[in-house]
Amino acid sequence: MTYNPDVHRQFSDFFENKTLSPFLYLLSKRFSDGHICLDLNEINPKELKEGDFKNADLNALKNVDLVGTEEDYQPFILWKNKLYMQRYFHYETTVYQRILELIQNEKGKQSEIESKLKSLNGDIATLFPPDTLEKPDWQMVAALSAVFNQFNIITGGPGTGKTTTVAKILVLLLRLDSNLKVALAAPTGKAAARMAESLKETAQKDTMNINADTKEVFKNLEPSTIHRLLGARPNQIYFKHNKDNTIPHDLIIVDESSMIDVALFSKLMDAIKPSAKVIFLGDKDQLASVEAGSLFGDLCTAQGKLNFFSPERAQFINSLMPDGKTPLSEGNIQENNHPLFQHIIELQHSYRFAAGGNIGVFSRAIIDNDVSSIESFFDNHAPDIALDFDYDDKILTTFAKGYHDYIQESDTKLALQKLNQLRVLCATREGEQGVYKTNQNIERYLQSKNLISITGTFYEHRPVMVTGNNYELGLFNGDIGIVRKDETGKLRVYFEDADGNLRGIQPAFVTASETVFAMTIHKSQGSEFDDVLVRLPDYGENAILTRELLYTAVTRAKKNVILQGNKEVILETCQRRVKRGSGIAERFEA
Ligand SMILES: Nc1ncnc2c1ncn2[C@@H]1O[C@H](COP(=O)(O)OP(=O)(O)OP(=O)(O)O)[C@@H](O)[C@H]1O
Repeated sequence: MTYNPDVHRQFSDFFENKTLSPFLYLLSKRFSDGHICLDLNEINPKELKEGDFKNADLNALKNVDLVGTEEDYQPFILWKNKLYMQRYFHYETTVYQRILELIQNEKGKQSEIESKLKSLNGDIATLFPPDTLEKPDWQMVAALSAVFNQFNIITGGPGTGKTTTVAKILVLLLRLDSNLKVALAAPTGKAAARMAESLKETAQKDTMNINADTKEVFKNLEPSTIHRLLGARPNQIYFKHNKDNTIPHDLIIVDESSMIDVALFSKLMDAIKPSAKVIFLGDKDQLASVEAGSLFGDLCTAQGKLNFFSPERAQFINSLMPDGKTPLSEGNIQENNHPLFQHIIELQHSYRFAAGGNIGVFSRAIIDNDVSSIESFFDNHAPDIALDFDYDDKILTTFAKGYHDYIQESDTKLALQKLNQLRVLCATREGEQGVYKTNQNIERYLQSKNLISITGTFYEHRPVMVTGNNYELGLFNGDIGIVRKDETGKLRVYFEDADGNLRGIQPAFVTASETVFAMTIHKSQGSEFDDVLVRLPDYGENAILTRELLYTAVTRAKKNVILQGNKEVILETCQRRVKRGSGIAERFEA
């Protein structure tokens, strides 16, 4: 067989089956774009007319020995006109079945839960005081739903109060069971630590009005990555916790769920005990995981419009709604048999951006591809959103002045905090506006100011991002450190661990890492900065440029965004959507 440098061709050729080959080629391509399966209904015939692929025959596919149906254990599974690799079909099946099992376990407990919630009337009134919102307080609705449901999704844009809602859910659940065993997890250690920190801060607020015992529970909450919660072990591919040895916690709260790929989603769902409650938090509009799958987003859209309730549930929620809040109305009522009905709540009001903030308005315009709203930012200079269509070098150097602060900060812990207040986010790695070039330009600028001296790969003050997991060193993909001298003058890369302690590691051990004045938008998922400079390439027609990508970049900023990109590229980016093949929504339709 002749060697073909195209990995997708290598994969398809490996099975030496002429009927299967064209479809495996496409499956491999889709998979590397994050799809779980190849949707045979969505094949563009042009895709198949390459080289030897002229004779692809869709009808013959089901007769190939290597292709089985959902009952079989063949390398490939054909299900509802979707072609899967066996393992990925199994992951998707597990996610579906475990969600369904949790939802089925809820049956028959409604009136018992209603009585419990009625007994918490006073707490509910304190936690959800009257407001001036014109819509129902979806935070309150999400909290009550989480008392009813074992499976929950709470989705919302930045600052819509996902963490605040979870804090209030915890208060209610702890009132009902003070021994509740709670786990906090996220795909990255940073995101998990941020959620725990934010929950602890929320618990301190007087408006929460919680007693000393509950405060103590909040204080002792320990964040962990999903991998650690599952019991990842060095050099082993299987987790300690699985269907036969479930995670012991009664309540599992998972943040940044849009970043969870299908394999991890399935392993997590498999390891949740049948009596436990799980709450997935995230933003359905954000970029999906780097690996295959966009399950969180797919689940959020599986039943159509969100925030609808049965007449009985709506009436019950309204009965607990304190005066001065907008009740659920006719417009929120529906009869629906979809298994996910009433299990997914979308928080719609951004508290962070409400007060005249443009980041919220701009990011909404991007995700809705609202061209006139996007264009209104082209003409008006909003204080917190600046657009540069000409890729002015001065904008990059002015932004890079923000990096002076961390370099001049002698306290390494404070320096790390200052470094993480700003970031350049690039859509691509390569090219004039890509990560590599941007990092080089910033280094050149800082060197010209004598703030850094590039003496080698690990020069003093170099900001470093880890790009792979190293369990022995306790370093994980996405961890950020700074190169500094230790007391003996030797260079070390300093990281802050989960307990806030600094650790200096010899540069030679931090092999999988890169400079991080600029990072890709993909890598920035789960992080937030005060100020962000977003750089789109100056040419369009790039499949990576999607509205989800730009939305994710813009919503990383808490205070200010500068966007560099020409008008055509910005508009074209907002037109393109991320589309990932998966069958999860169809499974729930059965
Ligand atoms: N009901 C509310 N009333 C007043 N302020 C609120 C309310 N809910 C949230 N906030 C405030 O809005 C801000 C964002 O809330 P929170 O951190 O809970 O949102 P989030 O959705 O978790 O944000 P992130 O985008 O960081 O995930 C916080 O300052 C919080 O105190």
